[in-house]
Amino acid sequence: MVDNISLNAFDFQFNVDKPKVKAIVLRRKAPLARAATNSGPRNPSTSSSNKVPSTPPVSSANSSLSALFSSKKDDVSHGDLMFNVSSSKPPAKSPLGDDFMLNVTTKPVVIQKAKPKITRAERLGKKQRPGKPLAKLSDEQLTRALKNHRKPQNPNQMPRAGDLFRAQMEEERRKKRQEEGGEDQESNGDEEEAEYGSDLPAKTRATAGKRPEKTSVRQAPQSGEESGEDSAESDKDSAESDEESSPEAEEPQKTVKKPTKTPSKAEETSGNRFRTKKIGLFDQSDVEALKQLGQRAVKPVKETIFSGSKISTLGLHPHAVKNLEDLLSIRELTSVQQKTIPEVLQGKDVLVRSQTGSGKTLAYALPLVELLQKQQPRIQRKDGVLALVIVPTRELVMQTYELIQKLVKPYTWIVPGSLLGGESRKSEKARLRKGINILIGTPGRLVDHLLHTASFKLTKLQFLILDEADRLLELGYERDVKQLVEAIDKQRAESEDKELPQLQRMLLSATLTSQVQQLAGLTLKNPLYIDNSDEAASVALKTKDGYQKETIETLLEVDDGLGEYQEDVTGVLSIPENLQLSYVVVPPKLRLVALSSLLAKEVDASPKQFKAIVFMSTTEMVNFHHDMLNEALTRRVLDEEDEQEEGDSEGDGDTPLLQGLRFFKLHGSMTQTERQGVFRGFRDCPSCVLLATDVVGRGIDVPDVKLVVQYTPPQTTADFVHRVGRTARAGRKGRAVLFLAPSEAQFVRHLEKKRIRIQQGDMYAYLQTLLPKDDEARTVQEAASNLQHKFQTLLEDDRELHDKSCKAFVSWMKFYSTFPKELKPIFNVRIAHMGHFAKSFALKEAPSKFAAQHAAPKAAPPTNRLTYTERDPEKIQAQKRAKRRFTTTVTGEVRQLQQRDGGAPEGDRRKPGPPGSRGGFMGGGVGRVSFMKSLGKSRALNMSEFDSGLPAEGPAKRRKQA
Ligand SMILES: Nc1ncnc2c1ncn2[C@@H]1O[C@H](COP(=O)(O)OP(=O)(O)OP(=O)(O)O)[C@@H](O)[C@H]1O
Repeated sequence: MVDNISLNAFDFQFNVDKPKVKAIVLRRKAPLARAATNSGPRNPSTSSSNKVPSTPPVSSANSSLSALFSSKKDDVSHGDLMFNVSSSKPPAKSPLGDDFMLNVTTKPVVIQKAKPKITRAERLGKKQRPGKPLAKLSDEQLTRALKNHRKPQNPNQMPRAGDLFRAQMEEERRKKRQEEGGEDQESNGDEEEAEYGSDLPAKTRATAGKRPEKTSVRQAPQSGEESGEDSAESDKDSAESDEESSPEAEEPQKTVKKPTKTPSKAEETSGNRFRTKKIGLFDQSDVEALKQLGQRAVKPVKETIFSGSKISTLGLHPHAVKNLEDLLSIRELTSVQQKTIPEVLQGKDVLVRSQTGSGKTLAYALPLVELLQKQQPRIQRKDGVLALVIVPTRELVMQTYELIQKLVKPYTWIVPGSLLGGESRKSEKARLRKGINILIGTPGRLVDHLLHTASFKLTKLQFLILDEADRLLELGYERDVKQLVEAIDKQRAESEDKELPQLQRMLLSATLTSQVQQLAGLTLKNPLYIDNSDEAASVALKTKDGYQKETIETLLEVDDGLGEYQEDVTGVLSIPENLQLSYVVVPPKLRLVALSSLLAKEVDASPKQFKAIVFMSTTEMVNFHHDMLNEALTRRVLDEEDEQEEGDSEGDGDTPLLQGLRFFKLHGSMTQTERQGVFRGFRDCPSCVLLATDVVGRGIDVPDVKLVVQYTPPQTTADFVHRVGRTARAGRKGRAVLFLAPSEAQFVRHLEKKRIRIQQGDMYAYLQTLLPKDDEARTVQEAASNLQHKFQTLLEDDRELHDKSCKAFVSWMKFYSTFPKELKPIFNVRIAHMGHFAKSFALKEAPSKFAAQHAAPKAAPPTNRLTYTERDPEKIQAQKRAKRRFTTTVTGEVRQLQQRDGGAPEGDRRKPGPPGSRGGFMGGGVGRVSFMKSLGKSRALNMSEFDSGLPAEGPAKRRKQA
């Protein structure tokens, strides 16, 4: 505002701290003649021409002021003018009416602020949580890190005898060439390439890095030396430096403008093709890592799938045979069915091992239904549970229930039922009360009803089936299974009915572990072991009645020469013949890009029908990758200009790499309704990818799955076999790819020792898919970098996604530190370059920057039941005393898990370090070991898998008599 106006002197003082004068307009409404005599204050533009413009001019504040000072003082009496200095008010009228009217327009002083950066999330109208800006390393820190960092030596990468021999041969050949007088450089190069190329996959050798026809090129960034960098450093030199231009960075552009020299073969293969390591994702050590590991002679265990016998040969009821034909289109028996069904029909306990997808479910379900439908008098609903099928996951409950529903279709008096969640305990109780004859459930839920539902009686049980038996004996399930078995035995022993039918038990799995002995001892009486492999050795051990219990023990104790791996005795492992197994060695930094390009390659090959499962180790990983891949690969990215013209700019933005592909996610922390929806959605969609934990690792049967990707390695060989077995089922074809970091490549040898034959795949073959889809890249490496850059930018812009990524990374680190002893030398957290792995989560910061913040141990899963023995009045007293020592009502097992999880009971959890606390191996300070310790330990699988899924029903609550 005008601060001080002295009208006598016509002095104006504008306080420049407050408003700024935007314009001073002097209007004169008096006739021309008068204006001329008065020669009143004039705008400079008017004074120069001596004319009053018809439209009052607007001049700049400064020039108007000077005009005003000079003119007003001389000519105008102080009563003549009235000033309007408001920026908003309309011009005031002079009391003289026709004389002068001075209108000073002002505008408020705006402190010039930098335009706030609009994040992508904001642009897209998403909510974004406020958060701390990402910390960046100072130059000094970077230099120090670079200087101090020593890459730990990986014992797995120590040169092997073969490598040394090859190197020696090369050296000798080179000397010989020199002695012979030297050939020209070109031929030398070619020869070297042949040598070197023999170590690389064929497709890798064929990779031509350049795309000469391109003229518009993204500048390749300058990276500096990569080896020994830490993650922050590696980030600096990678994608984000695309945007910074430096003299060096311009160099690649120059080379493009020139007619591009076609690289010689030698250049392509002998390391020069990796010159683009400047991009930041590729370095020389990768070349070494990607060398062919070679394949050892492995004779896989063979297994015949189909027997060639008709279903009708089994002597089943004709309705059953017709029903199978009509509903399942099944006419021929698989070998395992042919071997198992007659034995079960004779009432024997069986223990069945047969490869994945070989039809084990029908092998027990068909005779079970047959025996039940035959019973006279007919069984009734009120007879209660006559057959109990225990499976490890809720998806498997759903699947098995659907199959059994089909099988009992001709026999309307047999009632199947499942306990799988998604409904209240009350309605489940009501269904149990009404009567279920064949009941399918997970151990947790069944035990819950055993303890809380009086009408759930197992006295009349005739069949007990444990599908995925080895899994059911693992930590988390074993205790519940034992409780169920205990309860069955107890109820039967206490029953007044002394003519109870014998209880027949069946255990099935594609993998048998040494633990199965205990399980067999626990639940089976003189079991018949049916092994479906064609192994001569196994055949020799079989009697005409199959294997007996002693034989099983002998089989399991067979020394297969695994030496140090003896602990992981998995017995016979067989992989379906039509399943093509491969592994691909991917440097940690490239994992996410490699996964994306693999999926892109597969979708390109069959865009309409592509179904895949990608296994990851933790729920957090699944959550993060689901969001990231969806966002980055399936949605069109709009930049600001696109958005402005969004309405009519169809197709202007980047075309997503996997446009139209649907990603599903499935893990144990989702609600039952979500899980059911996803499982059905995945089964029904023609083209989609399921990102999942091991919750779908076993038993799940989705026949048209073409590809299984193990993005994180399995922790046991059995898990490997089950995961890959989600494809190539019942004689169909399928493929499975295992991702391994260079330091993990020895896992292949471990698999070979288990007689699993696996071929090496070529990462470059995947990455090549990116090039034609990236208009800005000239080389595969640039295309890969651009994609990585896209991931990182998305993460930078979206705080929520960034948090998810940090959590996912931390959960992965925990998972990585919990490999069993025999695999620890291969999956060694001390060797793994955490900074590089962080990059595969699109993170640019060093792990020490964020890990502690996200490392708080998870709360223990809610427990909602007492143990079966806790119902015993004598034990209740003892338990009560024991419970006083604990704040929660957790059972011993869960307590134990808790301690594994967080190292201390609930109230005494180790606090996470301060947000900015520095981990040692990346950021100085504490060492890698203590950093890892600070993360605590956790199981890779989510504990909710073992939970019944029901809300807690307090131990004090007495069950009602139903
Ligand atoms: N006799 C048969 N002829 C043709 N297909 C069959 C036959 N028996 C079962 N199948 C089909 O084979 C597929 C796999 O069956 P199932 O799920 O029982 O295998 P599994 O051995 O239990 O596998 P996993 O070990 O993975 O649980 C199913 O789609 C099933 O319908």
